[in-house]
Amino acid sequence: EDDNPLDQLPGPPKWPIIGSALSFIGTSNTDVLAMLRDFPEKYGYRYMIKVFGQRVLHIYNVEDIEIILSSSRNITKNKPYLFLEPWLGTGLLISTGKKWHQRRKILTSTFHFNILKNFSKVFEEKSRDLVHRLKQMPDEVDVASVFSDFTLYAICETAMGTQLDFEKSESSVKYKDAVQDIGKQVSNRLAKFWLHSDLVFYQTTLGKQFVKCLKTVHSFADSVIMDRRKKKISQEDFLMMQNFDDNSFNGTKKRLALLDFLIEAEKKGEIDLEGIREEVNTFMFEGHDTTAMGLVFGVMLLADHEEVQEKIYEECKSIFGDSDRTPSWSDLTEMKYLEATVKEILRLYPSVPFVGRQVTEDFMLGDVLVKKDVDILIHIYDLHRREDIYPEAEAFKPERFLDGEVRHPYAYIPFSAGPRNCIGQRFAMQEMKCALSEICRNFRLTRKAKGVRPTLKADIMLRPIEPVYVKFLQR
Ligand code: HEM
Repeated sequence: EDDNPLDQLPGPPKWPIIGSALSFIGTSNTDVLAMLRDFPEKYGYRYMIKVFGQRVLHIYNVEDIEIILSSSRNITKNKPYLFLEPWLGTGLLISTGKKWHQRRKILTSTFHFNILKNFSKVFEEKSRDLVHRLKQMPDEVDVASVFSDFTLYAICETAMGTQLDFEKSESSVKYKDAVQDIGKQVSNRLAKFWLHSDLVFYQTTLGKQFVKCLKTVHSFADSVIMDRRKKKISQEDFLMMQNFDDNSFNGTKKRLALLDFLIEAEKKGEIDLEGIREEVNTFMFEGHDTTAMGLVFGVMLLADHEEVQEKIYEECKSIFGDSDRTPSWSDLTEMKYLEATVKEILRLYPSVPFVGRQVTEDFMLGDVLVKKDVDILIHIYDLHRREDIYPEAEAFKPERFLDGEVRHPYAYIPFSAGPRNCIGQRFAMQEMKCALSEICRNFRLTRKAKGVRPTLKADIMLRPIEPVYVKFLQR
């Protein structure tokens, strides 16, 4: 076996060839999460696990995380992301090297401030509909499905310019179901290592369902893209809409979607049709489940903490007075307490609990040489619960983010950090703030299982094992 300085690091017992595989045999996804949680106590905040020759370096230290995430070199994702490739292609999330750099440049300019303001109109409308829907649900609600719909409608309208909630054609209903199913299928596959091989996976019922959903999702996205390309927005209209502000466009439904910017980029030869497909699918994936899970854990924590709800309610009252208008972009920017609350929700429940990298060139991690081909796993979830960084780490205290308690930029990384951070970070914050402010203005939240924190599982996303139920009582 090759010599590797990482083998000197602590970690679970290793045997020849199989490495530490025995430590994991027969453990479910939830147990693995629990086991990994115990490891730092035994092995410290930097340890190595080797399974069948693959070394995985596990990282929980702020300094180490900074070295890894701030690097512009080691930006290649590790293997689990590949299970998304049949759906997303090598879109922004999965691509690397030159392709990633080019795409990141195009998409960053698309996500600039003015455009986000444009998108925030969509959040307003969808939040109003969400409140309306919740008013018709007097009993405890399984919040996952409500928020999955909400975030899917919002991302579909901003990314593709398509209103899934009003468009009740058979193809759009099938699309919505398929997007939600694919997420579950990938997560299921990840949890069962025998399904990791393509040869096995595509023979199983799960694999066959996956292929069917992929077909639905791709053909829907393709037809939206084709329609939109045919429409041909004139250069003038495009520029005008790009500089959209609340007043000049009042009342019109004409808005630009992410897709329109990609079509513009296509005209300039910066991206091709296949590229547009990849990015539309990538944004549909990254932009919906993540925010939905944030909202699920968010309303659960709010239901447990009436005092936090009251503070949000008071903050809204100071902004809106007696008016029942929905929040504009600048209203949302003013909501400092709510902002701290959303940050605290994502500290305790970061929708993406780990990020992974595959090392493509040797580098020094402090005093240790990390060689090419090692996998790195950064434990966002556990970092966010370190007692030494967050006193009373398990407690839900939005005030942490008002008092400046959190100082180191790499100690709080729900959106990752560095060049490969989340491009939708501001989009997600505004969307969550919009939904939660509307909810707190209209309802008092409570739940039967008050104070009970759910058991979690983690794949690409952090999820509760049992459904979370919350009751929305009208104010
Ligand atoms: C609470 C909500 C969200 C959380 C916690 C979150 C978290 C993250 C994290 C941790 C990454 C880095 C992943 C990695 O290193 O492998 C990431 C990347 C990304 N996110 Fe988000 N995200 C959220 C919402 C969104 C939204 C709403 C969008 C789109 C509108 C989005 C689009 C993306 C994209 C495209 C990437 C890949 C960026 C790149 O590699 O250049 N995310 N996100």
